[in-house]
Amino acid sequence: MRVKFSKMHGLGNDFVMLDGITQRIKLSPEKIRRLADRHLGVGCDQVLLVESPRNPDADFRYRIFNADGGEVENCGNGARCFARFVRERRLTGKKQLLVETAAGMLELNMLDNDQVSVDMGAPILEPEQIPFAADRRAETYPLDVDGEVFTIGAVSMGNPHAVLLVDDVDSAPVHTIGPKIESHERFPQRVNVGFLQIESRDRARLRVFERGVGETRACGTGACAAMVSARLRDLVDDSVEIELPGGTLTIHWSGPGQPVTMTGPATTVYHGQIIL
Ligand SMILES: N[C@H](CCC[C@H](N)C(=O)O)C(=O)O
Repeated sequence: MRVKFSKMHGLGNDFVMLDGITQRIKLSPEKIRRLADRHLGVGCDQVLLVESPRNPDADFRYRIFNADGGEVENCGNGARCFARFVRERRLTGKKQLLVETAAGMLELNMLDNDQVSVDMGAPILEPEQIPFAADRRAETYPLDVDGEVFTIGAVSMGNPHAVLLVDDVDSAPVHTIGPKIESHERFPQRVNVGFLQIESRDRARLRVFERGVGETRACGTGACAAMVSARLRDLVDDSVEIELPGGTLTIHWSGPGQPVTMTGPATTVYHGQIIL
């Protein structure tokens, strides 16, 4: 089956975007893995499939698949790319979109400066909803990783995140500790692992070892989760510039029960066709 796609990225976190509205697309984990393969397919961190909404109040629905073929609940950089994608494919002329995802409804705003602002919903902090095995909710938790105990924050943005504070992201153990925490038994759905260096009350640096992918150049939900965890520990204020390897996101959160807003760019690289 020949399928049109757009290759896009949000600060280097890259996507294959599929229009499942004007095309009949049937995906499988194996097809996702091949699409995401940087030698056998197009190559990307995630695949996003745009569909007609089920909820009559929504403009669209989209589904997110990690490079390992697994479907996930939310993708912040993908949300911004989605907003650009549906306008470029003339599926809508609207600048404000309500989109249905597995994590719930997201509100997206195309800004005049070409950036996209996304209401990512309120963070989920109850351990059993993250899901994370803990006997009570706390700002931080001890986590034993092969005998070494780390202090983590645990936050869901619809998808699960563990957040570790480090003195220097450049020397953080992203590729050694990241995979061990990603598949840690206390995270039954696995977890995205953020390594956060606080620079001031409104600036921080972050690297993320993503569930189902590995380290990415940026992670939108990871930036939201890291800011929330730092705010809960009173290390930052309500608005923070999060600098990731691929660039900077602006995250705003005014406290528990309130939505997290993420603002940043979305870039189209090329359009193509692939035999699926
Ligand atoms: N790897 C994530 C999904 C993609 C999130 C990330 N690319 C973002 O921008 O939020 C997960 O398994 O939950």
